[in-house]
Amino acid sequence: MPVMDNNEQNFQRLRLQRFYMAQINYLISHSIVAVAWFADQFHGSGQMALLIILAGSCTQALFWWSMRSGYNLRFADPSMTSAQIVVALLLASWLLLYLGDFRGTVLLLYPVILLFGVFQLNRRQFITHAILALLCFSAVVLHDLFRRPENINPTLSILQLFVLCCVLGWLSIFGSYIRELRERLQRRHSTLQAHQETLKGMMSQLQTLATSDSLTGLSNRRHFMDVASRRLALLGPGEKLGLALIDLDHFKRINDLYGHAAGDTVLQTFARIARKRLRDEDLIARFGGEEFILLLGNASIDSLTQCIERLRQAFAECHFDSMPEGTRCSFSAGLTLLNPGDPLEARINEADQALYQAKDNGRNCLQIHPQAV
Ligand SMILES: Nc1nc2c(ncn2[C@@H]2O[C@H](COP(=O)(O)OP(=O)(O)OP(=O)(O)O)[C@@H](O)[C@H]2O)c(=O)[nH]1
Repeated sequence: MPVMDNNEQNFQRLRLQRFYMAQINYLISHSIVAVAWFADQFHGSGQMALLIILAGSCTQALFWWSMRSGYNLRFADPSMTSAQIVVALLLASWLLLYLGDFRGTVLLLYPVILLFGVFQLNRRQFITHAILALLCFSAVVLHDLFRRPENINPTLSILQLFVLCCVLGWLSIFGSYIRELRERLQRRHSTLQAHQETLKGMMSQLQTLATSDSLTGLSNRRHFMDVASRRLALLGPGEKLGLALIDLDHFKRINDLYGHAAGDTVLQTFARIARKRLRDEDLIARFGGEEFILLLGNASIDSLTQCIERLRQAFAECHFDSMPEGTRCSFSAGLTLLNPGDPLEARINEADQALYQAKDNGRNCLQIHPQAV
């Protein structure tokens, strides 16, 4: 069985469904053989009746195997619509050969068989199959005319041929109209899907723009406040979140001495380091200017201190190409903890107070707010 992607598997399922639907046609044909036989309307031998049923069953078994094994995927049209219609037309004509007066009613089989091509065959193919049906029936009539002239009413046969010609002609027009309609719907569906994809892309771009900081790629202040409020509301009894406000030291001086672009690189470098050192459940955001805010999941004051200390050391070791060799950057941080039910804004203010204290203490250090100790 060839490897099929999801799409191909869905198509294969559809093809099989359509094939099973077509089997109803064969059930009808075989019932007709049986009814004609018992009603003494079948002009062949019993073996011939069985042979027709057997031929129908064998060809269908072959189509079924081909679809189940995936062999049909080797063909230009894996639904094998054309082949299935041709086989059905030949079998139906073979059956008609042995039906006398009963034949006119059973002619209905031709349009029913052709109906299966409505979704697959284009106008030219549809007309070709309709012509084949007419030729098959003409062959049946001619066969009777030469072999069993006593059995045939030529006027009736010509009338039957005429009616069949009209019905199949109309079916060809109707069938190709349905196919066109289907193609138009498919095109509209594809366009809609493309629009949907574009919209999805734009939505995700908008989402990124609304929640992140364009310079550093970190979350922005609004997104931080949303997430922190939600995480605080979900905090279970005894659980704590760590909160740290981080401010780069003498950042104005970096801008003034080495330019705004150098300052931007320092901000981006800090963001990269922070992202690398933090766990997925932690959240770091740019709070504004050269200020960052960190939310540490499931934290104690010890784990929060260790985390910020590791970050401080990593940042202190960074080199910047845009600044003279040996120039080092640092930050100061104010730390506190969030307990269930705490007001977020008030705790951020506390972290801010601790940050001021750290700046007062000479910068490049961290300060824990007394409330968290
Ligand atoms: N390059 C760059 N600079 C920024 C950005 N946002 C804010 N700044 C600058 O950051 C500087 C912040 O300076 P201050 O608030 O005086 O703080 P500081 O110089 O870091 O001093 P301390 O915080 O006391 O150590 C200002 O000069 C701002 O213009 C930015 O996106 N890029």
